[in-house]
Amino acid sequence: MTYRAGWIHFTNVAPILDSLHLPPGVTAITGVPTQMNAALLAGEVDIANISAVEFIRHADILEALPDFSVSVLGPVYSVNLFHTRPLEELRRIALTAQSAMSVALLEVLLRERGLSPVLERAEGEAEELLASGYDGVLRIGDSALREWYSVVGPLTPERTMTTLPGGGRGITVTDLADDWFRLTGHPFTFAVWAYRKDRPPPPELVQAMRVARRHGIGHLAEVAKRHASLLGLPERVVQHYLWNFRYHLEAPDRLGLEEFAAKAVPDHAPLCFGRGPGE
Ligand SMILES: C=C(O[C@@H]1C=C(C(=O)O)C=C[C@H]1O)C(=O)O
Repeated sequence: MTYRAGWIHFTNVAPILDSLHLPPGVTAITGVPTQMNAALLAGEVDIANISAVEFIRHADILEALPDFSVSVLGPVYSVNLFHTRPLEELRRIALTAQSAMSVALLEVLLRERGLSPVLERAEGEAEELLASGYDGVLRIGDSALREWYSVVGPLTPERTMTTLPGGGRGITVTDLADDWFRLTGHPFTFAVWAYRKDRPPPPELVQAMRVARRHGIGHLAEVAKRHASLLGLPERVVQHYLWNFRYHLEAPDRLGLEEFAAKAVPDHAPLCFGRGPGE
């Protein structure tokens, strides 16, 4: 029987997925996070990298690979709240319909500050939405990375990825993963590779993913070069963007994930992870 995979195809998974050779009998489709979340829960795919909050919400039926994640410690650069007033004064925030995890993170970060602006789903570029009456716009993925760079860039020999300003052209950019780090001191896990407990992936697929990740991280400069040209961004930006990710769901990432789960879905079932290599 065929085993069906669903991949969120954002650039941040390129170091894992670009050189993945699917074993015989495995097929794959791609989409944005909310599409993959829905496809997994509807049984249209058997495994997918999904928004970690959906894994937490459905921890009774889902399990995750124990050593795969899209996590960061500090800034992520591609999950951004673009805003024209201080956070405390925001009244109306547009949320991208592509995201579940970043929306849940924004809700936690607002709640921690005692803030309750109106949150609405609205699609479009940050600057357009800000011009149309929203004072905050949440964007994720490749377009959010591009929009961030267009607001805070360009890099120069003196202005590096870590010393770029926090805004420009009257827009402040709040990096939600960095805000989480400042709040908790933990990494933030955006995605895990989840599957229904009764449909675990064939070991050959997991092995192929581990091989592909080793290859991708080992050839990160090439991956970054290819994607910089696809994204229309400087190679230096994409290189930094990619080497900044934590792809192995290590102990600090799990601590961050557990802390997020306790804040966002306090009544969740225990999180289950499958067996790692050599376990
Ligand atoms: C870091 C990112 O993480 C993604 C964001 C997700 C979400 O907001 O639901 C889901 C999966 C992640 O791959 C990003 O989109 O830039």
